Amino acid sequence: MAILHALGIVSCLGGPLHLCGYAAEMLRDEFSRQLPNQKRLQIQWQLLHPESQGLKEEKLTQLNKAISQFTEYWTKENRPFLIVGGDHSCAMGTWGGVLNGLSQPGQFGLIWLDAHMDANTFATSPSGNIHGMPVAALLGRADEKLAAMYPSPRIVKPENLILIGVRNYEKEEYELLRQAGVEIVFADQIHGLAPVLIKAIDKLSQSCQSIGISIDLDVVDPEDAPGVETPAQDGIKASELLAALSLINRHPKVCGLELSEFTPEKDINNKTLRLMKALIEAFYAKP
Ligand SMILES: NC(=[NH2+])NCCC[C@H](N)C(=O)O
Repeated sequence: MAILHALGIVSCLGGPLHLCGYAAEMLRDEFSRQLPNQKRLQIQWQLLHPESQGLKEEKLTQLNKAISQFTEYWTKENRPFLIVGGDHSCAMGTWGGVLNGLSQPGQFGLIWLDAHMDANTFATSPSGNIHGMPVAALLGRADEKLAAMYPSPRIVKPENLILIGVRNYEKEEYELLRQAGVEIVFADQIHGLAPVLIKAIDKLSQSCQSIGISIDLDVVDPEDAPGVETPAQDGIKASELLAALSLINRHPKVCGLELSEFTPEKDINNKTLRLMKALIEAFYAKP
């Protein structure tokens, strides 16, 4: 079994709640409870903690930089990776680092599965929560305060970004994405996630060397994934997301998978925790 490199981000600095930082540790324990004959993946875990001192913005700046150093290294070494947030602001570090590590950063594609657009800036955000902003930073459309938290001079080209599953957003962030020309597949346009995901991969594969997948667990309906910070009704069924990820199992162009926003205090009977584990296996374990 090949080793999967995983990085857990022990932080909820970008979101409104306080426990989403425990996701990676809980997931690691969940995997370690498996009997040897049930093991389908060998995962090497590393955990990143934010600094204990300083302002939230400073801590997030340093944290994103540290995350980016891991993903830059894995990208250069061509090693598939798994990032487990924390809140979704970690995406600035994850994909900023991948861009830093690529010889052709213009040929990087990103698939963003999320109920939200996460394309606010400090100027437009209704909440001020930084987990609602990483897409703006990744597109190079951040304001000064947000840009300072983004660890790369490189950006994702708008034509190489696809948002899937969106159903809750502010008009300002929609305007930002519309002006940039980013493709958005809204939740109510999805009749079967697998074909949508495969179409996205096929489209990006034409112009991209490498593709990342970032999953905010709130893309899934709260019925199946209640343990998230900002749930949104009418989401995708967990079974559909699992089936779609199994279909693109270890796709050669996919460099890494990111899962974010797991919030144990809201989980019900470990539903969301188990779903996270199953999603990782669906994509990374041998079928
Ligand atoms: N990663 C997330 N859960 N983002 C939710 C963002 C919600 C809202 N649009 C905001 O900016 O505050």
